[in-house]
Amino acid sequence: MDHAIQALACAIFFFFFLTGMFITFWVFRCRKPVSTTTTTTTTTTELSSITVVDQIASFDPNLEFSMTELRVATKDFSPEFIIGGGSFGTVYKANLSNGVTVAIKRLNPDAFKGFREFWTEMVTLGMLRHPNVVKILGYCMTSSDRLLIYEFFENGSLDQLLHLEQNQEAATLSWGTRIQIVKGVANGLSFLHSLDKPIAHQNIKSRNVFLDSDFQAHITDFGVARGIDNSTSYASTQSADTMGYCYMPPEFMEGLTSATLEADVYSFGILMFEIATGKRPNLPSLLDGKEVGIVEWARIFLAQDKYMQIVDASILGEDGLIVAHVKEYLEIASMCTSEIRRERPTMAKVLRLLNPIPM
Ligand SMILES: Nc1ncnc2c1ncn2[C@@H]1O[C@H](COP(=O)(O)OP(=O)(O)OP(=O)(O)O)[C@@H](O)[C@H]1O
Repeated sequence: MDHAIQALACAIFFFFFLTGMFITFWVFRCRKPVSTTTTTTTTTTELSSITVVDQIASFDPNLEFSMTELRVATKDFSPEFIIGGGSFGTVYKANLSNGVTVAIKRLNPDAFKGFREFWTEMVTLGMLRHPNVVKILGYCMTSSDRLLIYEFFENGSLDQLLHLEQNQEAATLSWGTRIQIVKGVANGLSFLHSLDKPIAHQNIKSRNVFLDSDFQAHITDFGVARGIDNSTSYASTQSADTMGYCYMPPEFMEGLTSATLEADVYSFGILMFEIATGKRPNLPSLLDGKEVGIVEWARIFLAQDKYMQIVDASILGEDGLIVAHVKEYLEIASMCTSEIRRERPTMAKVLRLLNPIPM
């Protein structure tokens, strides 16, 4: 056998092994047959050079759905049900027949990268349950489609709420709500980082934080998440290339590409600055005629004790906005964005530091 055939055989074996392990895990976890209707059709399909057997599964024992139902609920994925799109596909909002509203991510069928994201998201997220981590309800894989089904969040992404388009009516997030969101993300990340095999999310940004009807934060998008080897404190797999540039720690720009928990802490610090200032971290700020990044910009004001000058002008003057709390908040963000990786606090410590700041 030449190398190509051996590689293909390995890929097929690995695929079925993973699928078997995954389904077995869920069957045992739920202690009753998961509503996993694994429909094995006689047709198999070549998808991204790996053979795929049609299947559909629900990770929630109380929620069953079929491909037909998803098609009916979205009028065969009609554009009127589209609520967004990302680099890996299109997102639809669908009301299922049992009254549950879900978000369906339909992955672009042509991208091989999308196939890897699909599995990583499904395998990682399918096993996690935490109030600040998005719940994946199931998946669907057919010859032509790969769908991920999530709980639906009424208030969309944090990015959409923080950075309203010019023609949108301002529905400003109060300082208290911003603190609640920051604590929620910190709680979710701290959970991921403290697992027996810690998970580095690797893509923390405001677009990957969703808000439910109570403005509770839910971390999404685990497509590039990596398990961290406790003995080395980083993942051997490279993944830095997918991280949003402006959320990326300096060590990644200097060549390190392994996933680390400290990189998540840095991205979280940038997110904290973004939430407090309302500034897009990818847009430089002008300071004395010079363009500077969000961290440098904030640090200059911090060094002069001008805390309130950093805060989003739309919430200045709010009753709950107290200088001492703003100072504490910005100091935590500053610690998280330390240039030196080892000096950044753990997410568990961040959570402890955030605790005294009232919502
Ligand atoms: N579970 C959900 N509930 C409500 N809206 C959602 C949900 N999932 C996605 N959306 C909407 O779809 C948009 C696109 O989401 P998606 O996660 O695919 O892309 P993205 O994260 O914005 O981009 P990328 O994947 O390229 O980083 C979101 O901004 C949001 O408006």
